[in-house]
Amino acid sequence: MDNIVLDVQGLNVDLATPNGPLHAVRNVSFQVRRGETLCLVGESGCGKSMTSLALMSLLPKVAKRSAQHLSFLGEDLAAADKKRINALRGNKMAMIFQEPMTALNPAYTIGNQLMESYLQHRRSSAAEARARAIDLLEKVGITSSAQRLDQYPHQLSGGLRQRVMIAMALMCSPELLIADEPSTALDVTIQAQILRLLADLQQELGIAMILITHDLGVVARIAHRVAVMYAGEVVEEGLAHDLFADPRHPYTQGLLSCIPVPGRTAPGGRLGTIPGVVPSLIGEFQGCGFRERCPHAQERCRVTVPVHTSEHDHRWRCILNGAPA
Ligand SMILES: Nc1ncnc2c1ncn2[C@@H]1O[C@H](COP(=O)(O)OP(=O)(O)OP(=O)(O)O)[C@@H](O)[C@H]1O
Repeated sequence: MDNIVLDVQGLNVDLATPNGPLHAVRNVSFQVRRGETLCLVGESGCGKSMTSLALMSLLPKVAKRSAQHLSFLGEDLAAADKKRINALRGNKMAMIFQEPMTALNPAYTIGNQLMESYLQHRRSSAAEARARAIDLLEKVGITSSAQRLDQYPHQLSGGLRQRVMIAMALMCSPELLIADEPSTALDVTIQAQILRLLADLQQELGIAMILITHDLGVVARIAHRVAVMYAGEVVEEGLAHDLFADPRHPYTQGLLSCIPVPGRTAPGGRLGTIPGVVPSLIGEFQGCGFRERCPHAQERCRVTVPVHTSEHDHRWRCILNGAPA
C-alpha cells in the first residue's frame, strides 16, 4: 500500500451543457504507484483529458468533479482547499500538456518560467533556482542551458519547448507527473525522442507517471499498467503485458486488432479503427455503452449494465466475460 501515489475510486466528471449534464468521466477507478507508468488510452472524446484535469483540479468552470475516494500520497484531494491544491500543483504533482505554447507564457523568458514555481514552492534564493533550472535543462538534453534561460519560448523549436515543459514539470521533484499527449504536436522523430526522454526520467527519478496517448507502440514500450477508456469509463485495466497478451474487453480487442503480432503492437502502431461512433455522453447508458459497436453484442447487453470482472490484477467491464479475441 505504501507505494500508492494516487488512488482514484469512483471518479466522475459532469459538464453542464444546454442539453443536460454530459458525463465525461464515469465511475473511473485506478491506482498509480511510485516508479510506475500508467497509460490511459482510448479514442478521442472518451474522457482521458477530463480525467487528468480532474486529478490536477484544473477542470473548466462548466465541469464538476465528484469521487468516492481521491487521494494523493494518502491525502484526501477531494477535501483539499484551493490553497492546498496550489501548494501541491506544480510542486508534488505536475502536468505536461500537448502543446507547450499554451502552457508557456510568450512574454517571459524560459529562465523566468522555470524558476517561478521553484521560487514559490521552495522559497529558495534566485541563484539556487537558477542553478536548478540549468541542471534540469541539461537533464532534458538541452545544450548551452545557461544561455537558453534568457531566451523566449518563440525562439525555441517545438521539440525544445516540450523539453522545457518537462524540465519545468520536474523543477520541484514531483511525485506524480501527468503527461497528456506530450508529443502529438511534434514531428515523428522528435515525438520518439520526447517519449524516450520521459520514460527514462520516470525510471531514473522513480516517479509515478500517467501518460495519455493514442499510440499503442508507445504504450507497449513504456507502460507498466494500461487503463483503456471508452465513453468516459475505464472498460479494461491491468498490467501492460497481460492486457496486450490477452485483451478481454471487445473494445480493447478492437483497438489492438489492427496491430501486428507479436505482442500485438508495432513501433508507432496507432489504435485500431472500430466501425461506429461513441454514444452520446449525455444521460445514463442503457446496458453496455459499447454494445452498438461490439461484434459480440447480445440481447442482454442492451439491458445489463456491466460491472467489473477481474482475474488477478486484470479487470474488464463486459458481461460476456472476455469475448473470444
Ligand atoms: N468544455 C466542454 N464543454 C462540454 N463538453 C466538453 C468540454 N470539454 C470536453 N467535453 C466533452 O467531454 C468528453 C470528454 O472529453 P476529453 O477531452 O476528456 O476526451 P479525450 O479522451 O481526452 O479526447 P482527445 O483524445 O481528443 O483529447 C467529450 O465528449 C468532449 O466533447
